[in-house]
Amino acid sequence: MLILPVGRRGPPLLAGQPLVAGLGSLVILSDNSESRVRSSRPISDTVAFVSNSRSYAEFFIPESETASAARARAAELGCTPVGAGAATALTFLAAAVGAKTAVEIGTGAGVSGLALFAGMAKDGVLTSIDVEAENQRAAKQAFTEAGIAPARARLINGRALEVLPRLTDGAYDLVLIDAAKGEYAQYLTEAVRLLRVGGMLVIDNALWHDKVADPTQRDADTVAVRETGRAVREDDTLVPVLIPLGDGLLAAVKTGTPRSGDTTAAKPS
Ligand SMILES: C[S@@+](CC[C@H](N)C(=O)[O-])C[C@H]1O[C@@H](n2cnc3c(N)ncnc32)[C@H](O)[C@@H]1O
Repeated sequence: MLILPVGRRGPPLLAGQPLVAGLGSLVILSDNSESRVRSSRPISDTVAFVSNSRSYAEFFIPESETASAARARAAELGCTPVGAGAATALTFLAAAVGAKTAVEIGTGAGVSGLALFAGMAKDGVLTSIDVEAENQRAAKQAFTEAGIAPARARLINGRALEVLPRLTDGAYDLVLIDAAKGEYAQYLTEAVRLLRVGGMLVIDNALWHDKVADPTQRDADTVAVRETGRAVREDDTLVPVLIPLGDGLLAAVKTGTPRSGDTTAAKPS
């Protein structure tokens, strides 16, 4: 993630550098080519005004040097990792469910994998899928640098929708979705199948470049992410929360049975 204080010109600051005081800060939600700030596009397409509190929350837990190095490799490879705040949340969620088994759809260069390992059980195994072998090589390097035993990272190279059906029902404590946005609905179906009751579903880019919240944004990826969020919200066997860190992290616990009690707040008309 890159940060530009309002009105600043010149090269972007690195994540975690101090921000210039003012009305707010501009946070670039990702650094891929699609969302990079370009003078020809309205700035609201690619960045969001956020309060000082949101910046503070984003970098509340400092990132490790290993994660920063993985983030730099991700930038070289052109794949966008989870933001620093989302990585912190991933560690928290993995620890909260005592994850011993996790599936990651979209390995990238290993930033999210490092965050998951940091919260998982010491002998936990991460099964991570990516169609790009080069990205997975970078992830493997990151895991090695973090001292993670090779047997704990099961990296599967392939298309997610071809690999996921081969994984066992109800065998996983946590599933992270972070690959092709247009396939999010199908990933959701697979993720719910893979999770044990009490397991944690996590979907990155749930706010997708500040566009999900804007109903006038109707491009295919935005619609796919918005519809996936709606499906999670309306599934009464899931207990969801939308965490506004990074590009938005939608988390949900799989209860397995329809919830009882006052669930109206979770079901807007
Ligand atoms: C946003 S990046 C993942 C970043 C990673 N989760 C992290 O935070 O470090 C998305 C990744 O999904 C992979 N990908 C895209 N489409 C895919 C597909 N259909 N099947 C498997 N992987 C895919 C890309 O190669 C890329 O590495």
